[in-house]
Amino acid sequence: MSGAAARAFIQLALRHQALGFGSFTLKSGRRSPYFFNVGLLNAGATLAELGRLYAGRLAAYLEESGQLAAPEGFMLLGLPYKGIPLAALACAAAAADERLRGADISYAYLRKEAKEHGEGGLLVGGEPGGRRIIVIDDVLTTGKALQITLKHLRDVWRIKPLALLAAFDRLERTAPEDEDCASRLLARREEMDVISIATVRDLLPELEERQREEIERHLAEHGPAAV
Ligand SMILES: O=P(O)(O)OC[C@H]1O[C@H](OP(=O)(O)OP(=O)(O)O)[C@H](O)[C@@H]1O
Ligand SMILES: O=C(O)c1cc(=O)[nH]c(=O)[nH]1
Repeated sequence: MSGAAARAFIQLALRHQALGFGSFTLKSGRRSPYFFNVGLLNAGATLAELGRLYAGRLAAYLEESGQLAAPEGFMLLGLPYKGIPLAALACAAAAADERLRGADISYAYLRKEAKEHGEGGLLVGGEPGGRRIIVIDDVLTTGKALQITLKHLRDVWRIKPLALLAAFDRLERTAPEDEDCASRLLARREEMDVISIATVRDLLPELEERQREEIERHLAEHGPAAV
């Protein structure tokens, strides 16, 4: 991603205290001296900026990988829960992005439990129908949520997504014995692209010394060998 977009995302998150510092327990049970809370990016103009950042990252990725004109189109699949509004936001912003003008992009999500009335079933939004699937989420830590989604997609649709696009990659390992962070390891193991708007590497230069040192200590324990 361009350094400018990563910086814009970090500035947006810092401005709205969506990057908080203290002591937090993560989904994995891991303790962390910082936390990205995308729910604090909730005002209309802030969401519009976040949507543009997702769409810009998507456009850069599709351009670099030569897929902008893929005739089968794309589906942005929101990962429950926070990924769901983000996928809709990114999809709407993609419609206004110059580079994505010719691309056919829809959004969807899968319910955690099948609905028994009305339209019924698990899917809300467009049918995958051969589209290239890009999973959308807010943050990647150990990659467990992504792994569960990959299994679910194999079971429900017998498909593998093209990519995961998260706003923020914390560059942490899934397990202590892993040789690399979850995003790079999963990309290799699952043969998919795992990309983000920004990583913890983009955050570090923006911090005061004490916060930076605490995160560096956290990364020395949970991150890859070199950040
Ligand atoms: O890479 P991981 O270690 O799996 O952690 C990252 C996941 O954790 C959070 O989900 P969570 O289920 O906590 O929240 P949500 O249901 O509010 O999205 C976050 O939204 C990611 O999906
Ligand atoms: O790993 C997590 O659970 C996690 C980390 C983070 O920074 N933000 C979040 O919402 N979840």
